[in-house]
Amino acid sequence: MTNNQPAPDGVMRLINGYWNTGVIGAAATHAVFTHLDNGAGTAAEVAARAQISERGAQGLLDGLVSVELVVLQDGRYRNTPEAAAFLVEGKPASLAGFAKLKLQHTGSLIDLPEVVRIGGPLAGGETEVADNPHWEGIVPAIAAVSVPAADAGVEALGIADAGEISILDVGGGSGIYSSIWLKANPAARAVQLDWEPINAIARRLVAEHGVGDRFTTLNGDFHTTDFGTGEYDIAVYSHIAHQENAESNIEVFTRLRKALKPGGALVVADYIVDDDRSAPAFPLLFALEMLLKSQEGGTWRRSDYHDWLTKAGFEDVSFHAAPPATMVIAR
Ligand SMILES: C[S@@+](CC[C@H](N)C(=O)[O-])C[C@H]1O[C@@H](n2cnc3c(N)ncnc32)[C@H](O)[C@@H]1O
Repeated sequence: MTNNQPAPDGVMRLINGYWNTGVIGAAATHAVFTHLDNGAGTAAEVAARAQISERGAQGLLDGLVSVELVVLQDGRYRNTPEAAAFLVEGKPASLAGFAKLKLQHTGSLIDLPEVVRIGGPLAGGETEVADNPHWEGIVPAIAAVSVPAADAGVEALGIADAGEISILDVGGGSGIYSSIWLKANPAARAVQLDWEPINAIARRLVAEHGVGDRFTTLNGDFHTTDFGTGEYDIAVYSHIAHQENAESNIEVFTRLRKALKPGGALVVADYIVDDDRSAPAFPLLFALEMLLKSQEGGTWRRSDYHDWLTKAGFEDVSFHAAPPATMVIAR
């Protein structure tokens, strides 16, 4: 082999990428990051606290060192700053639940070659079913993924100083936007439209943030529920547009514009790709998740959002980074 020939290491690492999901999901399932955060530092100590085998604990710790989420120093293991910030349980931005959820999803990848061939989900694999129980597991686990966008919204919309505003969150899921925004502004009120079992979860989670008295819910399908006219200062449509097609997004944006007071803002957060579909990395991969799970969903381009929001009557459309998502504010 000459020096100009590529080495197989990178491709090998990618082919074995499912082990990243495996080791992180298994470690999160046994709260390994939390035990390390609380002072466990050896395989024996992690095994005792997590009530797992010492051989298993050693395997997880080796794997976590390999994926660079744990470091070994002077014979003791500890979380990297990244793992401490995002994988320890109980922190608002903790992705531990998301890691467990993603491990459960790996089995469905076996269908991907056939899904790609036929251009959509296998029978029964789609999520566009009214009141799909699929959401009950997903919604609490993905709440942390929306924290950066909700935090960015506080700043971008000046929520803390906005006074007695009213907020509508369509498909609000865990109610994470309401939790963060009602905390930031004690005079604000929020309404969430979602399926009844999801709203029950949201009411519990929002109450845990101490702002449940200003949070109400509407049960129903957002395709058919009237959003009202001129009622809200802010409307939110977060991680929904990727499950809908162009016509549906334009139709919902049009009704949301009507529901806003003059000067009100629509916030759309989603995995958005560049116009030439060359980046960013995660939204490009997420398009395959939509192929696997939805009939017509996808990751849409910035220009799609701009076009749809303009067709819906919005005049000022701006894009804001909220990794791993992008937040669009339309007025
Ligand atoms: C991916 S989650 C997003 C949750 C939340 N907006 C966030 O960003 O964290 C999608 C949410 O939309 C809700 N949903 C999906 N289709 C719906 C529909 N047709 N009517 C009402 N809610 C719907 C689901 O129940 C779920 O709570």
